[in-house]
Amino acid sequence: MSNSPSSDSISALNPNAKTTQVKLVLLGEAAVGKSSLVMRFVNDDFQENKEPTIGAAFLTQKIALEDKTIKFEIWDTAGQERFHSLAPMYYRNAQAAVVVYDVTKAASLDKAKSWVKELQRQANPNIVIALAGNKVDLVQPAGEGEDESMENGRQVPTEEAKAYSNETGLLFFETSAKKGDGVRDIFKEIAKKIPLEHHISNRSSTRPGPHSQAREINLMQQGSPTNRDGGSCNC
Ligand SMILES: Nc1nc2c(ncn2[C@@H]2O[C@H](COP(=O)(O)OP(=O)(O)OP(=O)(O)O)[C@@H](O)[C@H]2O)c(=O)[nH]1
Repeated sequence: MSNSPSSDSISALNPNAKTTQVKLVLLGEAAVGKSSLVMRFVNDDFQENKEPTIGAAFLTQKIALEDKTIKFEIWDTAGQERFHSLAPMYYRNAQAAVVVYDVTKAASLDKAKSWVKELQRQANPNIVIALAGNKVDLVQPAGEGEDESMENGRQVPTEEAKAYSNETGLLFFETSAKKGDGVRDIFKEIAKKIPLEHHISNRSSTRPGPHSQAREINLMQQGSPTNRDGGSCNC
């Protein structure tokens, strides 16, 4: 995967704005669309039938706000259960997390809730968490005058997930990585919530190496957190 930033983020960058590096982790059940959301945000691209992530992938992308530029250092984790125990390496020291579920799969919201609990127990206490209900493009809208329960394909009502997010202090979005709906909003709203005191433009990066803007970390084969080039992962 290449890592050319999407055009609006680059053209809007203010050279005088302070750059803040933010470590962000994506968590959620397998196949809910974590990698697809990242691919949409970083490359404005979508792939049908994407291969599952093995271990984790690392990508970066900048987003410009009026007064600051946020450089996201994104750890896209593998959702398969066999990788669960590796997650703390990725959410440790993370300033932000996007926990993803699939609006057409009720069980994926339960899994998302268990990730939120784990983050609230074990991650940085100031972590900004966003909940993203993905694959809204698969939902057929209800007919005129019908309520949301008549939507075809939806298993998680928007109001249920929104109420849970409000109770739990999460940002909430419904997204389609396929169409692009809501994807930039997640990162933009997270960027707004990152306090300025996190300004760390000269701080060493959390990424695994100088040329590693987009790479997959295969922990199963290496036995320890290393990247494909064999460099250490300081995640
Ligand atoms: N229709 C639709 N399909 C999607 C969307 N997002 C992802 N997909 C598809 O869902 C499948 C899984 O997507 P991934 O992005 O690999 O999911 P993941 O959560 O990263 O999966 P793991 O790597 O196994 O954890 C792929 O076939 C994607 O093309 C979406 O918004 N809409």
